[in-house]
Amino acid sequence: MTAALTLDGISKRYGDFQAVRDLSFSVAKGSICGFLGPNGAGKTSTLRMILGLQPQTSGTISILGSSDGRRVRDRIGFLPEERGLYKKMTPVDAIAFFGALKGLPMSEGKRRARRMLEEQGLGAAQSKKMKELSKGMAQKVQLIASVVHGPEFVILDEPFSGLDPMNQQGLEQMIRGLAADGATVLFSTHVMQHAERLCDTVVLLARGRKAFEGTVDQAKATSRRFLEVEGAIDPTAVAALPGVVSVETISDREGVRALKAALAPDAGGQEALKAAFLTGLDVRRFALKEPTLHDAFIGLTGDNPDQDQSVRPATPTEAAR
Ligand SMILES: Nc1ncnc2c1ncn2[C@@H]1O[C@H](COP(=O)(O)OP(=O)(O)OP(=O)(O)O)[C@@H](O)[C@H]1O
Repeated sequence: MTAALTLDGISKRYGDFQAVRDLSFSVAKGSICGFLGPNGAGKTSTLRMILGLQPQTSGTISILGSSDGRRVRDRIGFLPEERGLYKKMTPVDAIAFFGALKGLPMSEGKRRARRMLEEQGLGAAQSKKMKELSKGMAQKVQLIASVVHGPEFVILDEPFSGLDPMNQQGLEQMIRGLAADGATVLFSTHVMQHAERLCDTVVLLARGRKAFEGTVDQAKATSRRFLEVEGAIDPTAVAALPGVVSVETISDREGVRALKAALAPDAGGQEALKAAFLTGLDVRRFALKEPTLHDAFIGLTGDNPDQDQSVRPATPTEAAR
């Protein structure tokens, strides 16, 4: 594989706090890579180091053949986590302005902006002001602004946050389109479902450390298939079923429980179902489930991707304690 990006032993300290630890991974040219982890895991810090917006404490980075992202900035597109385009500009002017910052002539930027807005179903919004657009529309405009110059490498920080499912789908299509046109895409998210649908590879990050790098299928293969069982059943009775290695109680309403039972790698679930009926368990629902990327993340890191891991600076009173 030809790598468009390689990180080797990257660490980042903010004062006494180690936000990123000995992080190494590669992204193949032309692929879509998901950089996944809870809020505060160290994703934005890493993306900023890749872009050369802040220095690493140690380690080396190679992006598009350069050890400094700033030297290849015109070949990179970046959608930051904090968004905002000039409210009084029209989308066409805003997109062309961002293109011009990367060396694209204004007239060409406007031409491309009109075409790309049309392609994204935003033709009618072209002459409105940015402040008149919905959040979903504005986010699409901002993504277009970050890629209008035709970058080889696109870095998107939490591009799906704050979008409704419809707009999330539209954004997924845009990202697929960028890769289909030959760009390499690296995007961060704490929502595993997007990565599951989009990515060639994923890098899982928890508390500043890499927990996994590989394909989505490889990540899922680290986790077990499981059974969802519901009824007036004791968890110990489910734990005794053939093939079941552990049981977790998801909910318990006066003894009617929803249980999640992890299966041994070679267990199919049918044996457990048969045994459940033969022993007369009160099974009201029984389903065999494949692990999701979310399950794999929890299995690999012991952390829930939905939980914030940010370490906030101590308030003066906390610090005095
Ligand atoms: N400039 C800074 N000074 C001190 N601590 C920082 C700084 N920037 C980030 N941190 C801390 O480093 C940790 C990682 O933050 P980072 O923003 O990289 O995580 P993240 O995974 O991108 O999360 P989020 O999606 O919430 O931004 C957090 O605990 C954060 O509070």
